[in-house]
Amino acid sequence: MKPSIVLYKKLPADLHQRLEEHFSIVEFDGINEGNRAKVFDALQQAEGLIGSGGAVNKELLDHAPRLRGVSTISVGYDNFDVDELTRREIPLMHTPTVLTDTVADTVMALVLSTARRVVNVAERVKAGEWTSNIGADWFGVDVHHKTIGIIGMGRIGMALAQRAHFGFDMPVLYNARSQHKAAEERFGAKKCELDELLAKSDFVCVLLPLTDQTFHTIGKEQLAKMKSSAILISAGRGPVIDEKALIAALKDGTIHAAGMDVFETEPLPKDSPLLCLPNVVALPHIGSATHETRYGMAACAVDNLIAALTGDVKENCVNPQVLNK
Ligand SMILES: NC(=O)C1=CN([C@@H]2O[C@H](COP(=O)(O)OP(=O)(O)OC[C@H]3O[C@@H](n4cnc5c(N)ncnc54)[C@H](OP(=O)(O)O)[C@@H]3O)[C@@H](O)[C@H]2O)C=CC1
Ligand SMILES: O=CC(=O)O
Repeated sequence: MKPSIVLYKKLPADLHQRLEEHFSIVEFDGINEGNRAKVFDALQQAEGLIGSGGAVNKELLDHAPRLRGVSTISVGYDNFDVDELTRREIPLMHTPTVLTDTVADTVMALVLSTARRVVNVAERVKAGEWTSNIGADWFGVDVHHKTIGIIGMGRIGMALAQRAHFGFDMPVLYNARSQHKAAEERFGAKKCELDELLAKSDFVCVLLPLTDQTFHTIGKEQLAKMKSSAILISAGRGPVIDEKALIAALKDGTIHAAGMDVFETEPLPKDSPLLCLPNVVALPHIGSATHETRYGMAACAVDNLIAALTGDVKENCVNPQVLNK
């Protein structure tokens, strides 16, 4: 008999079939209040779990006594209780690398669209405001040659530095826990303390994972250290930025603008003050959302689950200490 798995995200047909060759699938459209009881019921028999979004916590794991492998269709895994998975010796698999370039492209799009006011200006054209030669009230600011500060010089930070350095001739500053020699050698990046990066950067790009240590890394105090002409880009996880403090800073001119792909609450509530600010570009968490990359992530996650349940994990494991036990 094939092992049973719970799939909680729709997959392309060929990837679904690939999973079916190995496993008996019980499928759900996400895990939510409406289907939680049914998911918990299916988890009683499940040896594998694959999908994205929603909390995979102790309560859920308590309903999954036979679970041997979990695969998320994402690189971020802040919604998983990794300690609990590790305690149960269950490998958690994720999808790094396959999405790196696409997310870096999205960050660069936010840099350009905030600096050149692409969204704001395009809306004015659609509203019929382009009636004569444009004046300074349509102008933006340059991106090329400006200093970019990257907070979180991991895979995506490196890909962003590459674009900024080679594409736009931008000096690169970065902050991370460790030194990234490759970034220094290839992109002339300079490691600095957070305060120095905030004070010197024209674009501050936050690409940190969400952890207990990174929660509200950017708050009132940090925003006050930025240049009043600076633009903040948030594309790691929403709660890394104190959104209330950011809204105040955008309103009172502490900083110039913000480009955001991630928010403290997602989907962004309709009454969020961010939606009324002309100096904000807000995207619906589309960092990796291209057809090619979303397919690549799903394929990677399927391969990851097969590897975890057949004991053949070579890469992409968040808690490798549980392997070969
Ligand atoms: N908007 C979107 O759609 C997407 C968002 N993401 C988010 O981006 C995050 C980063 O992805 P990726 O680049 O692949 O991850 P990496 O693990 O490669 O990079 C993370 C970086 O953050 C740094 N970091 C972690 N904790 C701290 C800390 N406490 N203080 C300072 N620096 C810290 C790491 O530092 P060090 O190098 O020193 O370890 C590393 O440089 C993901 O975790 C996810 O949350 C990812 C994909 C899409
Ligand atoms: O936010 C997306 C991810 O892959 O993490």
